[in-house]
Amino acid sequence: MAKVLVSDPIDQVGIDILSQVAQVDVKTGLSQEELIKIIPDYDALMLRSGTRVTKEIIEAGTGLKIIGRAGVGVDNIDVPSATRQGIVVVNSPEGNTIAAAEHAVAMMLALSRHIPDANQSICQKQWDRKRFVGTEVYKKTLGVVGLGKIGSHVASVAKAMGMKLLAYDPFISKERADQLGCTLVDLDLLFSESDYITLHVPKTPETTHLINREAIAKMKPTIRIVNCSRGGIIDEDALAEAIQDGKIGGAALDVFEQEPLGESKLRGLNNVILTPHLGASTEEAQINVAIDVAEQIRDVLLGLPARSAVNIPGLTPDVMEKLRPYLQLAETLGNLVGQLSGGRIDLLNVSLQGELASNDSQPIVVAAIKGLLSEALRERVNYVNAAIEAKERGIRVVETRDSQISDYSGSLHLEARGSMGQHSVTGVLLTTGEIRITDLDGFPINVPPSNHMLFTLHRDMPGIIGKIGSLLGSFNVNIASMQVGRKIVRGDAVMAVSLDDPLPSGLLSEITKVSGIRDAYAVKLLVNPSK
Ligand SMILES: NC(=O)C1=CN([C@@H]2O[C@H](COP(=O)(O)OP(=O)(O)OC[C@H]3O[C@@H](n4cnc5c(N)ncnc54)[C@H](O)[C@@H]3O)[C@@H](O)[C@H]2O)C=CC1
Ligand SMILES: O=C(O)CCC(=O)C(=O)O
Repeated sequence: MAKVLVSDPIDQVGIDILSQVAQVDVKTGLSQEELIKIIPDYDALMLRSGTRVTKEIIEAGTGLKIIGRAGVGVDNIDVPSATRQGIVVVNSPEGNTIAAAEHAVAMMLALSRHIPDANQSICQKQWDRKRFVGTEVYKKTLGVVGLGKIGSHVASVAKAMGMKLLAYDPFISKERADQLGCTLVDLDLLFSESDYITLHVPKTPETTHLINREAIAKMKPTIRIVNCSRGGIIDEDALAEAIQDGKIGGAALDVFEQEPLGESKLRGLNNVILTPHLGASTEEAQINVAIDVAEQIRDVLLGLPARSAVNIPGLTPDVMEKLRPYLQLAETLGNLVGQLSGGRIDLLNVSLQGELASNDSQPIVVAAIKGLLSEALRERVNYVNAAIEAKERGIRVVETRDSQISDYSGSLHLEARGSMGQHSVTGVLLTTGEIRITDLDGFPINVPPSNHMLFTLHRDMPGIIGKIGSLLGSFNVNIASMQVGRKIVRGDAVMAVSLDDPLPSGLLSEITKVSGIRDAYAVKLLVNPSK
């Protein structure tokens, strides 16, 4: 039975889903060393923001197939290392959107009305109404940085409260901003015009310290800044300094450069509200993300695709479902051309022809690479790491599309160059979904792939087929089907033989000794490759 490690507290509903297919161990608060020690036993790891999944942990996790982040941000996971190791990383892109957006709005209102300080004062038996005169958000300008899922919801709520909305997001269209009632502006204008700024961006090199001394210098002295996105987007030293010097009105932070927050100048400052990364901490969000991620882990452990994999670009379940037969075609042909061309392949041409050319080519190319490398890497290559593995092995992948070519409605043509020379194969899908190999090195054939195959390049002359048949028979190898393809009579030809049994060692060299045989290749194909 598969084993799943849950290293942060997640809702029981997630554990119940995982338990349908795996032994689930919940071990929270583990140190890096402890995790490294136990991770080799597990097939899957599920976490929230409390676990940092480093390169060392990933490298120790030799059995890991999937890492599930019960939340949005995957910045606590070394995704490139996971990708290199072929581990799918999934998240829950929408499960906590509302929770995080509502927390940001709550922070903005709490800042405006001094709610935490007023609460503290009354708990200390004071009744101070003058000290806590607030400001209304109505008709004030809110600058939303990052108009994605959370930023959009904050914008909608703020709109309903009568706020004017500015937004900065270089990847959002004007139409989308218009729909939300936001005016798209550049950052400088957003900084100088806003009464409130709320941050909803991922942490990237561009967003790190987006709010720094220079940015603060452009803002109104009454500005209130809310950060419920990621620590490090605000330069905390610059912020603390600005608050102390009265250069800004206040700040509310849910996320920090270091978590848990250690020594910090921000603690205890007036007009500063700090919460311990609570954005996603609602009952509803925790149920949503636990279900979302546990279902994906369950599916991947069952060999099904994940719906929100962050490191399989382009392979959403919809695409996967639509392209599945073509992915199998690409994988089979990749596997075949890889074996014909030998090791040390340095070039793979992938050509999508006819109707196939109108499809998204990326998943098909990835499937072809996976097939090509599976001879060398076996189960270590998958849709996650195939492209990286090819790059690291110096395989140049060239992709072309031509909707004009193809005798069939759509065909896939692969050509590879390796230590055994350059070879090409073409294949099609029949309306029944079956695969046919329709061309080998330019010779027309029409054979279904099978687990054990023999291909020869030979002179088209009488008796040669009989000799190959006898040789196979003398080694007790049964022929399932045989096809010959040639361009001209008595010129060169290819033979494709499907065998019921693997070719015994030594037989291939006997075949190459037959007069008229130029080359012979024994090929093993996974007829129904998956994953
Ligand atoms: N405090 C908490 O507990 C939670 C925090 N988060 C964090 O909130 C942030 C936003 O999450 P979502 O809205 O779900 O993500 P999203 O991906 O839907 O939106 C992010 C937006 O930021 C924009 N963006 C990217 N780079 C930018 C840049 N340089 N300048 C301006 N905009 C840029 C993108 O175009 C996108 O529209 C993430 O960092 C996420 O990790 C999410 C959930 C809970
Ligand atoms: O797991 C959590 O509570 C943190 C949520 C979060 O930051 C995210 O989803 O990006």
